[in-house]
Amino acid sequence: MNTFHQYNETDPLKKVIIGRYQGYRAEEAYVEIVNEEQKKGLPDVQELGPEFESFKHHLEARGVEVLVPQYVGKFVYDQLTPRDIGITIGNKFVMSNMVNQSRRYEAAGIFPMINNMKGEEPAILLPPGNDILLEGGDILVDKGNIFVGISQRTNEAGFDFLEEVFGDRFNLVPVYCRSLDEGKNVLHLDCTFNPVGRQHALIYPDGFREVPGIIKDEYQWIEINAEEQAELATNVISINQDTVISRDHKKCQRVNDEMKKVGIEVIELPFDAAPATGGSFRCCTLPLVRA
Ligand SMILES: NC(=O)NCCC[C@H](N)C(=O)O
Repeated sequence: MNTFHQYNETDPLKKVIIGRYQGYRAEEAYVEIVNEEQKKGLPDVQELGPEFESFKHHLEARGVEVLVPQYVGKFVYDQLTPRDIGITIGNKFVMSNMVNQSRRYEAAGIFPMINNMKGEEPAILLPPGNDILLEGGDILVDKGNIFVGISQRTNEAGFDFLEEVFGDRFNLVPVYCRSLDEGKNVLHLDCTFNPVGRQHALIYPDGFREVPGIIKDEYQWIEINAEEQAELATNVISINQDTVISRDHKKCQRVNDEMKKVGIEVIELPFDAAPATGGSFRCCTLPLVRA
């Protein structure tokens, strides 16, 4: 399990980095408010610990190898959402070029783990130039496609870079997310779209400027409403095609029930603190191996 491997969002999760809560907001002087959710207030470390420990326990109980980033230092106040630091695509790993200054050194916390992995050389790719912006929460690899959210955090240059590197092996699909100016708070693509099960996808169609044809054709939709989207109901993590971990939260209940109706086992865990910073289970994980 030492080779980067990810071809589908719902393939069995074998090795994953999850968020680090220890050291969160250790020094207030370095806190940067980076999204709309955080303007409403930030959670306590006391709330984070039990939720992340329980999450880790449930992943390990299902046979997933779980890694936690090293502590970078007090100037990186938030290491809760490793998803955005990079993305495993096929047998390669793409480092992100992140928008927010306070997130840019998060890579240091996962680098020893990434560097320890094998892959198709060059296995670790760095986007060239500062104009290319991309974050892992905007990128979904599934069924031969790479869906790339053009969002608050990823731009068209980020899409072009991925197309150049992977266009010979994958079908690259740009997905234009509605912006704050258009009245929608879609931080990343995974806040509005996420494949689950064999052929289903959780989707908040109003989060898109236009839903790409392939998302209409290839997936059976479980639609999310605005209130559910605000609680990050799409942002579940698949352990495999039959199992997801989702929030035990009243605004996620209907969506969890819909997934159960189509035969997906839903492990519902209390998880309120990380979502108050803008990220739920998908954001709090960075898969290295799904096989
Ligand atoms: N994929 C995601 O939507 N990640 C959530 C990121 C939350 C983090 N605090 C951020 O705003 O960058």
